[in-house]
Amino acid sequence: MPQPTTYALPLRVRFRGILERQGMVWRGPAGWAEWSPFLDYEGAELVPWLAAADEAAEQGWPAPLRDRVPVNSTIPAVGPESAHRLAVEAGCRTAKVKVAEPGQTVADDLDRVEAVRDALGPDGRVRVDANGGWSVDDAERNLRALARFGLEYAEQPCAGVEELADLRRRLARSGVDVLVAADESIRRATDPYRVRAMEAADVAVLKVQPLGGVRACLEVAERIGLPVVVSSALETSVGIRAGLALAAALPELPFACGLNTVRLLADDLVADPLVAEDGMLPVAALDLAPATLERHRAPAEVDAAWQARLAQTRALVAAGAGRG
Ligand SMILES: O=C(O)CCC(=O)c1ccccc1C(=O)O
Ligand SMILES: [Mg+2]
Repeated sequence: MPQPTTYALPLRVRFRGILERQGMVWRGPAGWAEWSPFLDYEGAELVPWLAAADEAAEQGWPAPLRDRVPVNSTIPAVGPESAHRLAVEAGCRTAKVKVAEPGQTVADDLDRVEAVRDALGPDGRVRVDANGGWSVDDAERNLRALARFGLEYAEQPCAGVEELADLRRRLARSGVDVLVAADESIRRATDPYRVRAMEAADVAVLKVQPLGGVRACLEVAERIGLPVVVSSALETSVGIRAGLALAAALPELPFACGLNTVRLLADDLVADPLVAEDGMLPVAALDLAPATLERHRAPAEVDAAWQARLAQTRALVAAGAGRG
């Protein structure tokens, strides 16, 4: 296998509590692969992320059914003026707005969502993502208030599957018309199908790296019995390309995909970054220039940590961890 290169790229604004994205990329017979588990993932949790990278490098992906994919803008937990500007600049008809940021209040969320609704106009679609930050009581109250801006769905409003199920029953009972999407309850769960069995969500968010690759996601999509939306794990264009392969291979694609996140990075590894124009990303070959990769090569001590992390994860795979 060619030697993986570690990259380090600053973010434009804090996202998911981080200001710099790190990961590894390498080229295999089938193409470029990205392996970029967040630093709070560890042990056997890293195995599916590696399976996704090996699929990209060694195998490639199933044939695409479409040559472009509709995407949403992703609006971090910034103030309303910045949120408005980011939503306009992205040029997408769908926006996903981060809410429930630690240290902020529901008033911040209302201001941000209102600004994004204002930016998109009444025909735009606005979804929110709380990353599990609300209790069931908070979620019921906050979604009732946010619903007046018209929400496409609320992603992971509460942390647990039971909580999501409870929230869905309460929203239905009190006539709050907001769909619930599950993200962490699928990508960090031992059993992604519990969401369906518990009737905990209306929509399933699928991410290629944490779910173990494009084929693994296609299987989840087929078996989960819910409409799916493809989303990124904040990768460079190398990882985003795998998300596009999934979105392009899905028989049904009812929602814009959360794959326009290269915008959140200050730079990228490819000559022609996968940033949407008119709300669409093309499903096309990547052009990764060695010079651009060189420019974002991580410092030696960061690289050493990632090489060790990769070796540990390969050892886990060899020992049979993370199966099934
Ligand atoms: O779905 C999107 O719009 C973009 C992807 C995104 O929000 C995300 C990116 C990295 C880590 C977590 C998340 C998340 O959906 O919670
Ligand atoms: Mg999410």
